Amino acid sequence: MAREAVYQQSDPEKSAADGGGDPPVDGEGNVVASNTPDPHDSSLRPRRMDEMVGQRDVIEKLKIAIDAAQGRGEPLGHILFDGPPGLGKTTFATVIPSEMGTTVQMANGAGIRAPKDLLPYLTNLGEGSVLFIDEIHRVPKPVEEYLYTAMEDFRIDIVLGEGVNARTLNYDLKPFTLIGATTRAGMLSAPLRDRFQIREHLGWYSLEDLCEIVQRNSVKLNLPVDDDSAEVIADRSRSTPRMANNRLLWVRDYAQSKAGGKVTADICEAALDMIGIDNLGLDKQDRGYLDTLMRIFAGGPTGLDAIAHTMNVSSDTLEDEVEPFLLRSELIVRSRRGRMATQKAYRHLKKTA
Ligand SMILES: Nc1ncnc2c1ncn2[C@@H]1O[C@H](COP(=O)(O)OP(=O)(O)OP(=O)(O)O)[C@@H](O)[C@H]1O
Ligand SMILES: [Mg+2]
Repeated sequence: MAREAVYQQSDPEKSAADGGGDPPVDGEGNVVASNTPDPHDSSLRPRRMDEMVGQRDVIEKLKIAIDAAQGRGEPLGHILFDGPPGLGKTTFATVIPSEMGTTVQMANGAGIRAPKDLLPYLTNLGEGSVLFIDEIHRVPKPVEEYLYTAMEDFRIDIVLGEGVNARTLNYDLKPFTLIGATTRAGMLSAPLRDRFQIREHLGWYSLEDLCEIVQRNSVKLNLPVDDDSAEVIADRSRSTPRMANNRLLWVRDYAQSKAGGKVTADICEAALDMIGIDNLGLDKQDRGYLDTLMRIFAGGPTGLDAIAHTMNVSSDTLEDEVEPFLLRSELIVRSRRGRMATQKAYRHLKKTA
């Protein structure tokens, strides 16, 4: 049976603040945790592949790859996960080493500013162990070049000195698996992308899968939740497990303080209404956007900047945080002439065009 993975995590922000210093290392040279993960997140995060819900095709392919690698006694091929936030990239990166019975070091692309920040991770690698680099698109080009030979030949070439005195030191690494995660696959350079043997895109979760996640997590939280309640939470979670977990945790607080700990569909609705989450999963800012577009700009088409100025928020916030879900929910459309509200948006806000 596979052992639990040993989690070794460094704090990317701290490393960055330190000028990208070395990750903290314990007496045996293992990179150790320097930040405390969110207790709720870690208690709800699946620890084994079988505990994961949805993403069945991805799980099936990974199981085959893990099985084959273990059969050959080789490390698993490098894996790249891409997809929007909260869909399970980090979760996959922690359950895979568990399944393989190996250790994992966690790094963040934002914390690796120079090759010297990457070296401790590479030299700490054990045979067949996993290096997880989150936000791998943020790794700068000079560091990326070290990854090429590390990934392909399990070797790094360090140049010492300068000019005519320069010498190259070849350092052999233990065969390992790199798992990369990114929300911006398009920002990865082709040479890096092509060095991942397995590439998986994580897509949105179905309502059924989200209900199952809510049900399973309610058991972990010791909070009985019936099917109708799970459906209300799933409905308002934007097809994203992380949101389903956050909504569930809020419902638990609300039920504890207002209903003696009992959860019903009505309690879930009241709890989520209270924090401004409606039945499509829109929050106050999303509805504010639609209201501005419909009321001030007669439903559009209008430019993003005009909406942003009127709402007094930055256009980046709207473009990155608000519009993707409104577009996905078919509440707005983007055309060359600007943003427009759809009939569905008018019906949802009970307004007439
Ligand atoms: N397939 C799944 N089954 C059950 N729970 C899941 C699944 N995927 C994700 N989760 C839950 O959602 C939470 C967020 O997932 P995770 O941290 O893996 O997302 P991510 O893709 O790494 O997001 P980010 O891009 O923001 O880093 C996890 O803590 C876990 O509890
Ligand atoms: Mg993550």
